Amino acid sequence: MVTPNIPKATAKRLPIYYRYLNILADAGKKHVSSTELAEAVKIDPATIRRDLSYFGALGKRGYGYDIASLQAFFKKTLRQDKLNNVALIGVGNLGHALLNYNFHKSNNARISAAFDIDPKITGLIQSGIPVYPMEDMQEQLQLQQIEIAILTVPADKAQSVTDELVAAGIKGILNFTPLRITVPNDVRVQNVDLTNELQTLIYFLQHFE
Ligand SMILES: NC(=O)c1ccc[n+]([C@@H]2O[C@H](COP(=O)([O-])OP(=O)(O)OC[C@H]3O[C@@H](n4cnc5c(N)ncnc54)[C@H](O)[C@@H]3O)[C@@H](O)[C@H]2O)c1
Repeated sequence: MVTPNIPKATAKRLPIYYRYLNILADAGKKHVSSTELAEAVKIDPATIRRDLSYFGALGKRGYGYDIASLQAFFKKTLRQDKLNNVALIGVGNLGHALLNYNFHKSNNARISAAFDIDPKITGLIQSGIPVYPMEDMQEQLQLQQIEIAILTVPADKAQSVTDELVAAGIKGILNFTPLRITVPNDVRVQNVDLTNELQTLIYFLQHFE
């Protein structure tokens, strides 16, 4: 089980480990060392050992980690054993692209409902996903047991839509807007900002030539 106080950086690496463990299992491998895992996922072995030790997974010297039991453990921890329906709010340029992509490579998450205020889009099916008016949001989130929302509305609408999502019972928000939204303590926000990422890359290119 994920304890609430594992570092965020560790939590972010778990899906990377899980993806590679699946590749190894498909190739018929039974165990893997932290060094082998490190080379494949480009994370140093000490970090991998520390990350896995948070969950009580301790490799055996000369044997490494048992792939099947690690896989089973990650499957539960990352809720891969359960399909997570996700909502998307704001079906504009970015929203459309995400609906079209719809996390095909993930077997535990998919966008199952989209919402917008624009009557030109609501009522339509976009990339196989129904687009509902905002008035239907609360009802659909409950019907489809949706706890996670992707936020792709204009920045000046981000906080008011967040408040609506929180009131409707959403527990996690993947925030693509540039606004740092405010939520209660029991709601998690993950910010995605491509501009920041690009600027960081430009910085590294300049300073580490
Ligand atoms: N994180 C990133 O890297 C990244 C990249 C591109 C855009 N963005 C951000 O994503 C957001 C969307 O960008 P875009 O280019 O798709 O914008 P867009 O204008 O094309 O789309 C916004 C959509 O939100 C809808 N909308 C407006 N108010 C709403 C409300 N109150 N409730 C529900 N829907 C509402 C609009 O009708 C529209 O369909 C912006 O905040 C933008 O800054 C982030």
